[in-house]
Amino acid sequence: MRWNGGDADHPDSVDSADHADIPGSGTSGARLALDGVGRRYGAGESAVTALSGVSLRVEGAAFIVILGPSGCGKTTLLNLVGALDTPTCGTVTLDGADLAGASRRRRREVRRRTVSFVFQSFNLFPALTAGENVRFGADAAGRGQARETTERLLAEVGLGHRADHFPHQLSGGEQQRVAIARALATGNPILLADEPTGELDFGTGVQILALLRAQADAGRTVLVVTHNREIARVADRVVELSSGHVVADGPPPDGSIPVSDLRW
Ligand SMILES: Nc1ncnc2c1ncn2[C@@H]1O[C@H](COP(=O)(O)OP(=O)(O)OP(=O)(O)O)[C@@H](O)[C@H]1O
Repeated sequence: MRWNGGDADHPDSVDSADHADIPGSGTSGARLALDGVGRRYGAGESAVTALSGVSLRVEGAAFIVILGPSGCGKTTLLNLVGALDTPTCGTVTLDGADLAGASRRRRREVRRRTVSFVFQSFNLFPALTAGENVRFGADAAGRGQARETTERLLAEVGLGHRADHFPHQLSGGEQQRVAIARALATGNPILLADEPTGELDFGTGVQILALLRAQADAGRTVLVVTHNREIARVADRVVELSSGHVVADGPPPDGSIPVSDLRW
């Protein structure tokens, strides 16, 4: 699902023809493939193997939870999918584009057109208002129609009336809703969220999950990292990691429930 089209008047406006080979241009959801992926940090005796032999496929829109205990490699996996990092071995492809062997410039372009990020600690720009934070997402991706997109998305996350407020004037849950709106403003088909409810109380966390779930239902590929097994129950698919290996991949092992039935 595309959130906005081109805008010839926008200075960063991108002609889609220039980006025909960039993943995410004109797709609904994403086609992602990891084959035999490993990631080691450091060398010699102090080397750490964060991921080993990870293979998985994602086709189109879905709400996918990457589940596992602290240190099992969840963030490392998200960084590889998000073209922030490259594997030590194996291949990562996004809509057919090889990320493992890509130059930094190529990965930057893939990030710009394909993925957006939501973090545990919100990571809003403190000196920018909620509206400016959201607009930053639209501008960074060069999607055009930034003002309209910002207004629409802030309203969609229930914060249309707080556009001029700074992050320190918002609650944690409100800040995370702004962060999600900023991610959506990119118009990119993949949304990557690293422990997005980690700093929120239960009720607020449920609101955020409902918002993320709705993005998958609207056609995005949403990957949420968590150590919380209950959260995994609202996913379409759960990829469980243990010590850098995929140990399960399928429907929620403890059974599926709607977001409204969550308890943790
Ligand atoms: N830059 C790095 N240098 C060395 N080791 C690293 C680096 N980044 C991560 N690691 C190690 O790789 C392993 C996996 O880390 P990762 O952050 O991916 O796990 P995680 O499952 O996301 O953990 P958490 O839930 O605590 O955030 C851990 O043992 C970690 O210490």
